[in-house]
Amino acid sequence: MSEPVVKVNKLNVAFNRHPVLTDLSVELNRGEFLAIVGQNGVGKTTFVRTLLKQLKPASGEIIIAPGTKIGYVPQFRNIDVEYPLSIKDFISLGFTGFKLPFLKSSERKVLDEVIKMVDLQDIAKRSMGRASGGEKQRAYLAAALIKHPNLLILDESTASLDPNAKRELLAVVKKLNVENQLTVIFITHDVSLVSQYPDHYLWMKQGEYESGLIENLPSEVVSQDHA
Ligand SMILES: Nc1ncnc2c1ncn2[C@@H]1O[C@H](COP(=O)(O)OP(=O)(O)OP(=O)(O)O)[C@@H](O)[C@H]1O
Repeated sequence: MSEPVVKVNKLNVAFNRHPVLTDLSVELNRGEFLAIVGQNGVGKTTFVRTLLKQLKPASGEIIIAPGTKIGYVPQFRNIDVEYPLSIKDFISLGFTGFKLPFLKSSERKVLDEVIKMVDLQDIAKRSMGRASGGEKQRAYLAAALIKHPNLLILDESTASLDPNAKRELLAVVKKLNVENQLTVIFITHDVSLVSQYPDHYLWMKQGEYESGLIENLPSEVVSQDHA
C-alpha cells in the first residue's frame, strides 16, 4: 500500500478567530483525482491556500509526501488583448515565474513537450492576449506542468469557460492523471464535470466534511451546487 501524497489531519483554519475549516481530515493517494465541492464560502480556496502553505493552520497537520512537487492552475483570469507575449513565451514563464527565461536546450524540449500535452502546438506562436478562454486556461495548465509536478491543484480553473473548453481542459488533466499517475485536486462548482472526471469527492459543508468514491456522491450535492 503506497503512502498518501497528502494526509490532512484535524485541520483547523480561522480568520480573526472566525473558524473556516474545522477538524478537516482527508487523505489522497498517488494517482487519485479528487473533486472538492461545496457551496460558496465553505472554505475550499482556504483549504487549497493552506495546502500551498500560504496560510498557517490554527491546529492540525498537513503531511505532504517528501519529493512532492505541486503545480497550481488558478481560476480563469482574462488577459488583455494587447498582452505582449506569445502563448509559448507565456508558458515558458513557468520556469521562472516572472521574467522571460533564456532557455537551455533541455528546457526548450520540456517546453515543447508541455505545449503538446495541452494541444497548443499549432497555435503556440500566436498572441496569448488573443487566445480564447479555453486556450488561455490550457496555457496556464502547461505553465503549471513545466516543473513536472506530481500533485496538480486546479482551483475552479474551468469556471467561466464554455462547455467544450471545460471538457478539453479536463480531458488533458484526466489523461495526465491516468497515464502519468498525476494526483489531482480539482475544486469545482460544475456538477457535470464532477461526475465525469474525478474518482473521489470531498464535500465541504459548514464545519462538516464528507468524502468518498465519486459514484457515491450524494444527489444533494448535485442539486445544491451550481456552476
Ligand atoms: N483573507 C481572509 N480574511 C478573512 N476572511 C477570509 C479570508 N479569505 C477567506 N475568508 C473567508 O473565509 C470563508 C471561506 O472562503 P473561501 O474563499 O475559502 O471559500 P470557498 O469555498 O472557496 O468559496 P467560493 O466557492 O465562493 O470560492 C469565507 O467566509 C471568506 O469570506
